[in-house]
Amino acid sequence: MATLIPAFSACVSRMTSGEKRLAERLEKKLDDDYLLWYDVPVGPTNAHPDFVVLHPRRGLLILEVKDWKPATIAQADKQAWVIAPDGLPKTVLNPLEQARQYAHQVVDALKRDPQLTQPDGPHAGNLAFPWSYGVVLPNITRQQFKAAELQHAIEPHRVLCKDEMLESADPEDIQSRLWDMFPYLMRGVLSLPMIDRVRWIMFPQVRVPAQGTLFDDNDLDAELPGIMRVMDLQQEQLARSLGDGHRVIHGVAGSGKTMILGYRAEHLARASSASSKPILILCFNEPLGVKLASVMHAKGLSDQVHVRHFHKWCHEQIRAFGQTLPAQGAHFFDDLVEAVIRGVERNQIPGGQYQAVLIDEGHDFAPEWLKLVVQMVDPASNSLLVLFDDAQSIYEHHTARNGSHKFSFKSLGIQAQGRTTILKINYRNTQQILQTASLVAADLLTADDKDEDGIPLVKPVSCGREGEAPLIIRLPTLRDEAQAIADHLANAHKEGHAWGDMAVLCPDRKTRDLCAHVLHQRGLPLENRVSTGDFDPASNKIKVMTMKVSKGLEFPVVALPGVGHMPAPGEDEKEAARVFYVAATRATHRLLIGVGGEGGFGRRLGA
Ligand SMILES: Nc1ncnc2c1ncn2[C@@H]1O[C@H](COP(=O)(O)OP(=O)(O)OP(=O)(O)O)[C@@H](O)[C@H]1O
Repeated sequence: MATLIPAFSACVSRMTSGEKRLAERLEKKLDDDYLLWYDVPVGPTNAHPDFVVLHPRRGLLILEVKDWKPATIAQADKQAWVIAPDGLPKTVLNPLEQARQYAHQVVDALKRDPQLTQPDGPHAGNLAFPWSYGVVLPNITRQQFKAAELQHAIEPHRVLCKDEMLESADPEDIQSRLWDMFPYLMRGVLSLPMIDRVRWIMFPQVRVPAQGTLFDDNDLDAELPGIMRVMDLQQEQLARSLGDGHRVIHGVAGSGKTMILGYRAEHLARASSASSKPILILCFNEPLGVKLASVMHAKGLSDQVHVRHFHKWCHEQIRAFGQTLPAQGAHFFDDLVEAVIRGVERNQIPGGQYQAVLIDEGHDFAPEWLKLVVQMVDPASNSLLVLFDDAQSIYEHHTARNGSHKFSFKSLGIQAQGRTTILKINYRNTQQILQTASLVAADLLTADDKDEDGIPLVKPVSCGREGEAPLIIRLPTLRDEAQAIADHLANAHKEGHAWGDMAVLCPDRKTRDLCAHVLHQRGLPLENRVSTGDFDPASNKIKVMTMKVSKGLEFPVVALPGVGHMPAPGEDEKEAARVFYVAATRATHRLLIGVGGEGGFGRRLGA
């Protein structure tokens, strides 16, 4: 069975009946190593061929599908066809010519990559693998094709006819029909890295952005990068299949959840009209909210996409709809949320305010928050996306305490059943960093209990990227640790890391302030994130913050002081392990861990 992108269920509603039949046949009758894309924008000009078929040994094929019946075609030559689908004749481009033009656009773009072309010989500069194009006529049999003398307009071997794509067709016959569309002499095999490069060039939307942005700019003249990072096929299929309705994505740390959320928000925003309701991205953590907002701003989408951390959003709702703000005090935030919930119940705050709501870090949302937010989705689109990773749930209000969240999505109005996808591959961390993070968090990650919605706790699978082993330091005092971290970061800067690429993530405020103080004394540029508004993702300064608020962020160089004091006396060990896991998995390249002290985590880390 081939992989169809988007998933059949996500695109069937916009297919013609002929396209639908072809998609079903190709998906079923082609082998597992075939990739099929239906109607996705392709190449530098965003062309929209009906189908793209890719196979490692067979190559690349672009197909145009025309649902015309024999009687629809009034006249046909190599360039133009006169068709009368509803009685009124009109002239259109020969569908084979249309497919040929799409194919040439794609091939011209692919040929710019020396890793995809023949290096020498008589075909130097040509693509190093076969490519072709063809036409599918799901309502015209081969006999009708001949009777209408269409072979004068389209070479017969470039067409798949109605009677050649029946449900009863032999898979080999369909496959050989497709490969007959290729010129005889084309050879060459696509390796997996080459397939990634083909996808990077053909589908700009699936490029994995450089750090700090959600997506690369589409600069057509820019040099092609040596390494082309693209979404994996599961991520791409998921991203492209998100449609109306509720979706839950359950993914391990660093599995691309936020990236997919960015894709979705951008896709929705670009498809919006001036009169559309806005799109809301919610997260719990304030610095992540700031970062996501800056990304949407950089894309020019701030007007359509509102990014808020949950309590800020609540605050705005209270103000916007003339509700009374609760009194400041220890329960302010709980009271604030309560006030919004009551406002909605009394219809003083309207539901359905957004065409879509996308929730990052859903695991940090209390059940009643989720219930509230679900009501903010416009019923007309019913578009809700919730991203979830239970291993990272670290905030008090969450009901999860023993490895799984205890509420069911259903009870909150979230239709997750059959609409949940699990992402297991961690792309953010090197194998060494992930392994170290797991040394402490292993217990909570191996829990395999499923909850009511059938979602298991998932153990991350490393993407296999190698790096330095984390550096574990044991020094007598926290101040010594902070000094050593300052040395290490100063060295990392000398080696070329920008200050803004570094973070010091601390178990508590005291350690945070101590580290900020020591870095300051050493004259290193830093930003101590004490409270809301202090985090500026764009500033070129070392980010000093607590481990908890680092959730969702990532940095090439991360130092974790005070791990030797974790868990703190009286602190729940599992809870602390989750916090450590979140912090350690923020590092993309280098991790430094201070384990001086008597806490249990130092021992687990082998110090
Ligand atoms: N297919 C991929 N290939 C290469 N890098 C990837 C891929 N998918 C994601 N990444 C990178 O992995 C990192 C983590 O992605 P992202 O922040 O979206 O993960 P997440 O699931 O939201 O993580 P967390 O829950 O830990 O915050 C990012 O730097 C992203 O660019």
